[in-house]
This record gives sequence, structure tokens and C-alpha cells, in this order.
Amino acid sequence: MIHVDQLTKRYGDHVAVRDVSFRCEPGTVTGFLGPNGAGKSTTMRMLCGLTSPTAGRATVLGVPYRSLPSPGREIGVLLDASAQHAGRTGREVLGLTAQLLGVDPGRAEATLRRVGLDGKAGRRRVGDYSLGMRQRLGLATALIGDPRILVLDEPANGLDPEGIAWMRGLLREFADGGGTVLLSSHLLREVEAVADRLVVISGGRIVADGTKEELLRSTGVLVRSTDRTGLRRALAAAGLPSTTTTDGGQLVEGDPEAIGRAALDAGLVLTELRPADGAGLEELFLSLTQNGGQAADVPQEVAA
Ligand SMILES: Nc1ncnc2c1ncn2[C@@H]1O[C@H](COP(=O)(O)OP(=O)(O)OP(=O)(O)O)[C@@H](O)[C@H]1O
Repeated sequence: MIHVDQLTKRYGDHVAVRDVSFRCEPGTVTGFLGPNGAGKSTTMRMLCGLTSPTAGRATVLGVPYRSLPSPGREIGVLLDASAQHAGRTGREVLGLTAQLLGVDPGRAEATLRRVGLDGKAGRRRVGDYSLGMRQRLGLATALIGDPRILVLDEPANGLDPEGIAWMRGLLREFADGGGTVLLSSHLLREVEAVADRLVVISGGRIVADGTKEELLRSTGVLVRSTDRTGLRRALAAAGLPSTTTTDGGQLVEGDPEAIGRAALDAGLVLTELRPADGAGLEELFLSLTQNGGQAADVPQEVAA
């Protein structure tokens, strides 16, 4: 289990991560979502003891990462797939990791097979690998110690659609076997299909945290008008909190009748008024993140 508790990281005046808390439970895949620069990597680095927090605490299996007696056997980490020796072959990299972790060297070949880098691919130098192959090798390095927890930063980067589907299957199987997975992405679609829970970060703050179903339920009502500005004003005047979607609609937490009346009172023509569920998580993600982490604009039920 992973427990992130009120983590904050400041770089000078810049707050990269602000008061971030969430948990990841065994048997689940947690998608850690946010746009570029949102604070995902910084949070994961703090979790893995690579960056010291300004405030707060993160634990893995109840203790800070650095206090784990054999971290590589407990938690498999992939933070930067290019941080591998370019001159060694994939098989050598994995063989050395097996040695370091004190696991059966025979596991290296089996793990290469598991990530699709057996045979010729394993004998090639990492410097000649594509990004997708480096991600696969990074995943193999994370898996070789047979950990119960996986922490993966943007593992789908560079994978083709077939590779992404393969990775989803692998992570699902890992979690279904009782493992805990935390994976980050800046693309909702990449994690939507595999994650049980989603933690959304924007501007260093958590703006949503819940199961996919919970987050979908909280998406409210989608409304559009021929007069976008007028609609925003009318909703605000009626005390109906709303956020603007990227395609110019308003996502409103409120009753459709109240929304319709607010529009009627302002003499507005509505072109759409419907539950936002069908719009999917993408709309939710975009509407949550476009405000740069201003959680005040986020529907109360959704905000962490
Ligand atoms: N070592 C550092 N010194 C100063 N600022 C940093 C440092 N590391 C990260 N930051 C800043 O902290 C913020 C969060 O960065 P972080 O890399 O955690 O985001 P991210 O969500 O992982 O983004 P990406 O998807 O682009 O990797 C950014 O504004 C970044 O510029």
C-alpha cells in the first residue's frame, strides 16, 4: 500500500507540489493524471526517496521508501526509461539488476520474455533501443525483483497502440494478483481503460480523487448557449458553479431545471442541456485541469 500524506515541494518561490495526499490499495491500479508540469514526477520522486519533501510524508508498506530493507524486492520503480546504460545490452542491464537485488539470474530471461524483449531484442545495445523498447526494459527492471508494488512514471510514452494494450494487460494482471500499481500519465485515455481509481493533479494540487464511477457521477450537467459569456454570467448570478469545457460548453453542478430557468431569466437560447456522463472522463479531466489547479472552480463532490 502507498500512502501519500500532505506532501509539499517548493523550489525557491515555486511550489511544485502543494499539500498532496492520496492512497493506493493492493489489488488496484491508480492512475495519476495531470498535464505537463502538474507535479506528477515530483510527487513520485518524493514517494521513492529521490527528492526530499518540503513538508509531508510518503510511505510504502507503512514506512518511508528509504527505510525499506530491500526496496527493489518490495517496490518496482520506473521513473525515467532513458536512465539506462546505453552501451549495455538489455539482457546485461537486467542481469546486473538481478545480481544487485540478489534474485535468481534465471529471472532475467523470463522477465525479458514477459516484456517482449527476449531473443534478438535482448542482445541489442540499449543505445539502439527505441523509446518504447526502453520503456519495456524499464518495466522489466521494475518487475524483476518480484515486487508487490509498481510505481511507473509515464510508462506508455513511446509505446505503440499494441504496446499500450499489452502494458494495460500486464498491469491489470499484476493488480488482480493483489499488487498495487501507481502509474502517471498526462493522457487520460492511456489510463482510463486500466485504472480503478484516478487521482488528478493540476498546478501542484489534487483536484479530483476517486473511482472512475465516482468521478463520472460527479460530472454534472453540460449546457451550451449561443451566447457563451451570457450563459457563464447567468449561471454565476444564479449561484450555479460551473467550469468551461475546452469546446466552449459549461459543466455545471446543479439541477437541469435550475440551469434552464437561469438561462430563461437571462433570455438566452440553449443549444444543449444534458447530463455530462456521456461526455466521459476526458471532459472532466480537461475541465478540471484547464484552471491550473484552481480547485475552487471544481465541483465540490469532485474536489479532493
Ligand atoms: N529540480 C527542480 N527545480 C525547479 N523546479 C522544478 C524541479 N523539478 C520540477 N520542477 C518544477 O515543478 C513543477 C512540476 O514538475 P513535474 O516534473 O513534477 O511535473 P509533471 O506533472 O511530472 O510534468 P511532466 O508530465 O511534464 O513530466 C514544474 O513547474 C517544474 O518546472
